[in-house]
Amino acid sequence: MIEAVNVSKQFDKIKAVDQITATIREGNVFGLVGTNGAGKSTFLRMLSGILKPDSGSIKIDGMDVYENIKAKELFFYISDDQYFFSNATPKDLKTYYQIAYSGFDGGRFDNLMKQFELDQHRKINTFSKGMKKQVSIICGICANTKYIFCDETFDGLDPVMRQAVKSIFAKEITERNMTPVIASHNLRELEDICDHVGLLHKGGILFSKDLFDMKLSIHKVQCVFQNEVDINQVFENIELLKTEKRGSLYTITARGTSEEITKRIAMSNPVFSEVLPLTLEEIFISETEVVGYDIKKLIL
Ligand SMILES: Nc1ncnc2c1ncn2[C@@H]1O[C@H](COP(=O)(O)OP(=O)(O)OP(=O)(O)O)[C@@H](O)[C@H]1O
Repeated sequence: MIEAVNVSKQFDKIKAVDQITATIREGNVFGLVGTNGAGKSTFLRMLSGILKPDSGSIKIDGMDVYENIKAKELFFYISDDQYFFSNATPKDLKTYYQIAYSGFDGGRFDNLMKQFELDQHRKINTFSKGMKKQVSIICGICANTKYIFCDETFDGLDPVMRQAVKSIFAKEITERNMTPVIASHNLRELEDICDHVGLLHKGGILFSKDLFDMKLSIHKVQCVFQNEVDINQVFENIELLKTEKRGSLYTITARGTSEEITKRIAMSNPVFSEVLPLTLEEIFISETEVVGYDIKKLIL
């Protein structure tokens, strides 16, 4: 488990990360979403022990991470800016990581390089941006670490490659409980892979929830009633996040399970009613509107 408690980091007058508290559980995929400059990379660099927090603590499996080799053996960090030793080939990287990570799987590395059609003997600085990302991802997978930290890792991959990488991640998560922390400025990118998403804004966490719980506990309802109704009475004891009425059709975003909402509407004998799940994007719009933010201006 990774535990960050009240972590802050400031660069001169800029508060890059401001009092972040987050728990990342094993086997979960933790997504960190936010605008440019929200503090995602700074947070990941502190998780990786590259930067020391000004205050607060970060513990990986109970160990402080900064300047702690034992803790650093537990994760692989794929940075947003790709850095490779000059003139290095993927084969050189393999040799390097085999020394750094005792569990590095050289055979798997060879197979994945073949599968991704990357030449192990070519200099990495002659690869395209997307190819460099692929090399880093393959190294990260083959390092066989418990955690993998990905900073905008899916950016720069074409859609086919993105899907291929996502399915490799899914396999690692099911087969060996790998725990990825993925930073992205694109919520849609995270929707089909993350279990938990934290929304970062100006260095702070605005919102952090399990997607499964979120999807179960918030719904969109469309309904029509024969006569005029008091909609607050119809949905008594159910929190309504948004209510719209066009003609006789109500479109409502409500907090509650599908069963709770359906039961409440049925009591008012609707002419028509339908309870639908929300997309992650819609959930984020509703939840951030409640706390006074227009997320469409932030990340969509
Ligand atoms: N080394 C540094 N020196 C000075 N300021 C920095 C440094 N690193 C980050 N910052 C500042 O901290 C803030 C957060 O930056 P960070 O790179 O963490 O954001 P981000 O959410 O990863 O953004 P992006 O999506 O653009 O990568 C920004 O205002 C940035 O200018």
